[in-house]
Order: sequence, then C-alpha cells, then structure tokens
Amino acid sequence: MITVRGLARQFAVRGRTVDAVKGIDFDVAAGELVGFLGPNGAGKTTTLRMLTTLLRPTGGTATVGGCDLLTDPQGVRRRIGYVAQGGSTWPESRVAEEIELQARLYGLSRSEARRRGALLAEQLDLAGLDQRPAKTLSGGQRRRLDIALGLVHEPALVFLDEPTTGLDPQSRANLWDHVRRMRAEQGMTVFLTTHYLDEADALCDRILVTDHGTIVAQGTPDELKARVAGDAITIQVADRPTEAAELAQQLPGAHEVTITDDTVRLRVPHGDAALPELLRVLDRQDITMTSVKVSRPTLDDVFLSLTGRCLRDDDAAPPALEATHAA
Ligand SMILES: Nc1ncnc2c1ncn2[C@@H]1O[C@H](COP(=O)(O)OP(=O)(O)OP(=O)(O)O)[C@@H](O)[C@H]1O
Repeated sequence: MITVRGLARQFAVRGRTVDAVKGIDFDVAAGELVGFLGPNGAGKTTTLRMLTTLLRPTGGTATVGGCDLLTDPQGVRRRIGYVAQGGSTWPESRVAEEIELQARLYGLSRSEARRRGALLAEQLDLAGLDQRPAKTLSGGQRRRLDIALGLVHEPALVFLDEPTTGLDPQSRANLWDHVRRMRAEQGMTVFLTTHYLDEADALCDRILVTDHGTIVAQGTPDELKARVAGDAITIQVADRPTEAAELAQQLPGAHEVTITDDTVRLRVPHGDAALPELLRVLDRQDITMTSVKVSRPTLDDVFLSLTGRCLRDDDAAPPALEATHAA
C-alpha cells in the first residue's frame, strides 16, 4: 500500500540546511496499522506531509495506494484520507454540516453525503452532536470529527498525524477503540504518527522507530521489545548505592548497571531468578534495600537502548556505572 525508497526532505533555514528526513526506506502492506514513532522533531510530520502530497520531497521516491507520489499526486490524493495534527474544522460550522460539506467536496451526491455523514457519526460516537457547532465540542469529540472528515470518502488508506495529542487518558483510550474498530470493520490501512509509546504498543501491528530523520528500528511491538536483552531490576538502597551497584554488576549476565541518587538499575537475563541472589549479597554486606522492582522490557527501553535517550522528553540516559566511576 505504501513503498518508500530513499525519501528525503531538506529545508533551508537562514542559510543553513536542515535535513528533516534523511533518505528513509519502508513498506506498509494493505490492511496494516503501522505506527511512526519518534520524539519531537524526529521528522514524522515532514514524512507524513510528503506521503500525502502536501510537501515535495527533495530526494527519493514513493508509491502511495499504488500511485507514484511525484508523477501522480492527484491519484494519491484520491486514494487517501489525511487527519492533520491541528484538525481542519471551522469553529462555527455544525458537525453534520461539516461532514456533509467534506463529502460533497469529494464529489458524493447530497443523499450519499448524508448517508455517509450519519454512518460516520454513529461509528465515531458523534450521533446526537450533529447540530452542535464544532467550537463547542470537547477535545476528544473534535478529534473524532477530524477523523470522520478524513474518512468521509471511504479511503483505503488513512494517515493520522498524532491523533491523540492533547487528549486526556480516557479520551485517548476511547479514540484507540474507534480506530481499532473501524480498521477491523472496513479493512483500512492506517499509518499514524505518535510520540506515545503506550499508543504504539496498544494500537499498532508494526512500529517504525524514527529519530533525527532516519528509521532506527522497525518490527512488531513484541519484536522490538525482544531486542532489549533481559529484564530490568530497580532497587533503592538506604546507603552505599555505588557498592550496591558493584555487587549487582557481579551477578551472572548483569549489564547496563546505572546509579541515580539512591537507585541502582541493571538488566539481567532472568530477573526473577537473579533477584534472590542479589538480595543475599546485599544482605551479606549489610546494605539495606528500601524498595525493589523487576520489570519486563518496554518500548521505552527499546528507544533508550537504540538512541541512548528517552522518547518523551529527550532526557539523557542516566550515567553508566563505568562513567560514574571515571568521574
Ligand atoms: N518548514 C520548515 N522549515 C524549516 N525546518 C522545518 C520545517 N518543517 C520542519 N522543519 C524541521 O525539520 C525537523 C523535523 O520536523 P517535523 O515537524 O517533521 O518533526 P516531528 O517528528 O513531526 O515533530 P513533532 O512530534 O514535534 O510534530 C525539525 O528539526 C524541524 O524544525
């Protein structure tokens, strides 16, 4: 459904060249729900704007819905739906009016536009709001209206740019349900950008992890998590964290041992099996532990291990044990 080869986009900013997207390659099969996951400024929106014909690439090629992006942009536009980050509703216009107008713009007859409007309103939980001006809708309702507008012409492929940014957790989960159900019922291909790991994990069949304009990894959420070797053990100690970290480092297979204040983190192949041994050695040295946690790898860990940074806030990783010693 989507084939991307060497796609690139540069911007000239005050005599400087910004490489927003640096020659990326990927494919999306029909019916897949694929997440494009990366931190702010990674190049997600630029990629989406290129794939939806709103921005001309400065390099590479792509086919979208079977049409060549560069030679047949009209064909691409006819086959896709695009829900932009900020949405596109007029604040004063009413919900039903807005959906029907969009349907008419795509060439549907008046009666067909009404039928599609009613169906989408029902599918996206907007029924009963049809006479409300868009400006009076809640954030979640407005996002669902944006999605209705993107789907009014029944595209086989829909692009969603950060569909749940700015929504509260309940509205986000509710929107995920809608996207899942519509995908299941209509067999649409969905390509969405997000910087929420839980969103990518909960929703996507496959994830492309992007950073600084390149794709740094791709796979199913489980495949990506399997790339992080081992479980994480996090312990807090009452005193002597450096000594505790040195003892932890000696456990079989222990790696990525870090210290932050009174907290020691490490990875081991099997957390549950390694924990009793760790407790024993700490106890032998009279180091008091105040809390302990064993966790399976998350997508957060995947991003951290791929890029050395946290996804959400661009934080630097905590210093490694060796670095702490060298300081
Ligand atoms: N029109 C533009 N002119 C100059 N630089 C731009 C332009 N659009 C994007 N950029 C730069 O390209 C890089 C990628 O931006 P982009 O908006 O694609 O990132 P993003 O991953 O979508 O971020 P966000 O999650 O914040 O939406 C950034 O460094 C950005 O400043």
